[in-house]
Amino acid sequence: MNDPMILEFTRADARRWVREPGPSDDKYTRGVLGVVTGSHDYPGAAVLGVEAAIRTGVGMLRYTGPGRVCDLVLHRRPEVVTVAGRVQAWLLGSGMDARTRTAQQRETLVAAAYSGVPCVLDAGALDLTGETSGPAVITPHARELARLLSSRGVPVTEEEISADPCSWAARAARELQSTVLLKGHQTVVSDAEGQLRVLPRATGWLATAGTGDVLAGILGALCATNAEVIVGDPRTLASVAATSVVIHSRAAELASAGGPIAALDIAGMIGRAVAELAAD
Ligand SMILES: NC(=O)C1=CN([C@@H]2O[C@H](COP(=O)(O)OP(=O)(O)OC[C@H]3O[C@@H](n4cnc5c(N)ncnc54)[C@H](OP(=O)(O)O)[C@@H]3O)[C@@H](O)[C@H]2O)[C@@H](O)CC1
Ligand SMILES: Nc1ncnc2c1ncn2[C@@H]1O[C@H](COP(=O)(O)OP(=O)(O)O)[C@@H](O)[C@H]1O
Repeated sequence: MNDPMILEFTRADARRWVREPGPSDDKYTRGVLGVVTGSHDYPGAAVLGVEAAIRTGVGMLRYTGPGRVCDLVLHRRPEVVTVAGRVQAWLLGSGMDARTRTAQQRETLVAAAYSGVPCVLDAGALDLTGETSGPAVITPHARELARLLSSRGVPVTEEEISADPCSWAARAARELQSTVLLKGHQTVVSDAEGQLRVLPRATGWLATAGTGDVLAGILGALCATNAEVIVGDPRTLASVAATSVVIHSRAAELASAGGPIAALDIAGMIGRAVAELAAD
């Protein structure tokens, strides 16, 4: 495979995507994130993503999901709104399974994906890659990307992707015409033209269940608060995605302090990680 072009991505680049509210802002001008995540099998993923998005900073969050999951989300975060309405970005698919999704769940996901606003496609919504009308970023790990590419006529294994994440992220982005955030011990982001941002390695303690759901929540929030710029220039989505990785890594470092972490603890440190970036 050809060597992909690697662009530098600094903290100063990440700082650009942290939007601090000003005197003329209200909850709607800041950006509303719509979230369709979680299932009876994986309710926790919805709680983690919602918590992370709120900690990253949004004007409001609208959540749609099964009744029990909705109850758990509201129990943790009563500020969440569960009535349908306008949103500036969507976070779709964490804690869902494309193979066991109901037809109605698919319809809800497809309607969101075709709404024209920026979309984050995670886990059980990755099969909608290419079925979006606005800018989209996909957030697979190596196994999910292998599955997705193989289903689109590019046979590849998880092991091959893990051995060369840069080349595969760039190739996937070009083939799928989407921004790709490929998660792993070395996370990389590619824009649809195959230009890469390689992020500094994060703590290995991140290798624990639910940390990807937290990352998706951070990215969803950044998409909602930067929606206008992203829609105006979809290429900026790669920088927004790289920023979510910077915030996620720093929050994990703060939560870990050199020891084990639980995913929800990372979400608890996001506010501090964002404040540090804003102070730069
Ligand atoms: N709290 C929540 O709600 C959480 C919810 N989550 C949600 O879960 C969903 C699925 O995400 P995922 O990444 O697990 O999916 P996927 O790529 O299909 O991997 C399955 C592969 O793993 C393997 N495998 C299983 N056990 C193994 C073992 N002991 N040792 C070794 N291998 C083992 C298994 O292999 P097998 O057992 O079949 O041989 C199969 O190949 C997704 O919606 C996500 O958001 C998660 O974020 C976690 C927290
Ligand atoms: N060995 C590792 N070192 C550093 N970060 C890791 C490592 N393994 C996984 N991660 C990070 O942890 C997160 C795991 O996400 P994911 O695979 O989606 O898990 P889950 O589905 O359980 O949330 C990603 O952000 C990934 O980059």
